[in-house]
Amino acid sequence: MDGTRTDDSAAPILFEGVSKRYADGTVAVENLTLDLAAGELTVLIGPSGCGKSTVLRMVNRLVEPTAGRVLVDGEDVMTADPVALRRRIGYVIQHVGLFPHQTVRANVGTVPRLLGWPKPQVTERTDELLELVGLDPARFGPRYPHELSGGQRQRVGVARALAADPVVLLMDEPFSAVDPIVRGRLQDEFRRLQETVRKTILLVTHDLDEAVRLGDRIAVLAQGGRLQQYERPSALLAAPANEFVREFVGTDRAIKRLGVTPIPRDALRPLPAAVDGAAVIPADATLQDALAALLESETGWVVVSDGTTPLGVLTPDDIHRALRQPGA
Ligand SMILES: Nc1ncnc2c1ncn2[C@@H]1O[C@H](COP(=O)(O)OP(=O)(O)OP(=O)(O)O)[C@@H](O)[C@H]1O
Repeated sequence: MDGTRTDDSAAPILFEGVSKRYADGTVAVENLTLDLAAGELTVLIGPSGCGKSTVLRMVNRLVEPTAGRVLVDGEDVMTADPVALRRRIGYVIQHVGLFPHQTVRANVGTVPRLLGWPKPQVTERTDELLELVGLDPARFGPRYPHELSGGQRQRVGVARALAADPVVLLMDEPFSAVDPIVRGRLQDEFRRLQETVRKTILLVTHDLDEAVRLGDRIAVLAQGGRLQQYERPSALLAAPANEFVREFVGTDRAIKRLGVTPIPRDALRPLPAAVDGAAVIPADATLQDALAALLESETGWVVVSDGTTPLGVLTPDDIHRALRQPGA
C-alpha cells in the first residue's frame, strides 16, 4: 500500500509521521505512521485522552496536523479544499448531530442537496439509504429526530454519512450512546452494511468487544497517539505485541479469540453412526458458537454442517487445540 488510488468507492488513508500539538502545548499525537487499506474498517482504540479523536479529525481536517502528512486517496488533506474534502468523507459522532428542525429525509439528503443533485435523485438516494439501515422510508422519512429512539437516530446518522457515497467514513464512538442490547444489534447490522458498501472506515471506540467484532484491523494507541500494535483482531488477541497491549486486551483474551476464530475444517472428526439429537452448527460459525452449542448439548460434541451436509464433529479438545495452534 502506498496511499494511491485503488477504487472509486473507497479510498486508502495514509498517516505519514503525523503529529498534533494543540495551541496550549498539549501533544495529542506524536509521529504517527499508519496505512489504512481502501475498503477496510480500522478501529482506533486506547485509553482516554490518547489521541484517538484527534487522529480521526485530522482526516477531514477538523483538526490540522502540526507535522507530517495525512493522505486521502493519495492527496494531502492540507492541500485539498476543506469543504470539498468533507463532502467526500462521511462523519458519524456519538450524539449523531442530526438537525433537529429537519425531517429524517431532509437530514439524510443534506450532502447530496449541497452537491446540487436534482431533487428526485436526492429523494431516491435518501429512501434507498433509509432502507439500507433498516428504516422504512415512508414511516420514518417524515419524522423529526426527537420522534426517534436513540438507536434509530444512530441509523439515520449512518445513512446521512453514506448519502453522497463518500470514499471514507469516520466514526467517533458511533454506538456508545445506546444501551448494550441495541448496540449489539446496531453493530451486527453495521457489519453487514459494511459488507455491502465496503467503505474505508476509521472507527474510534473504547470498547474492545466492539473493536474485535467490527474491525478488519485494530490500531492500539498509547498516550500521545503512539501506535502499539496494528493487527487483525485474531492476531492481536493471540499475540499482543507488548505489555501495554497485553494489559489492554485483558486476561480474558482467549475467550474473545473464540469469537473471531473460524471452525478449523481440517480438525473435524468423522461422523459417528448416530447423530440424532446432537447440536448442529454451520461450517462458517466461530469457535464461540461451537463452544456455546457444546455446553448446551448432551453429547459432548457438535456436528458441523455445510448447509444440509454434515461435515464432521468437533469436541472440546479440538477447540482447545485450535486455539493453541500458532497463527490461529
Ligand atoms: N482543542 C484542544 N486543545 C488542547 N488540547 C486538546 C484539544 N483537544 C484535545 N486535546 C487534548 O489532546 C489529548 C488527546 O485528546 P483526544 O480527544 O484526541 O483523545 P481521545 O483518545 O479521543 O480521548 P477520549 O477517549 O477520552 O475521547 C487530550 O489530552 C486532550 O485533552
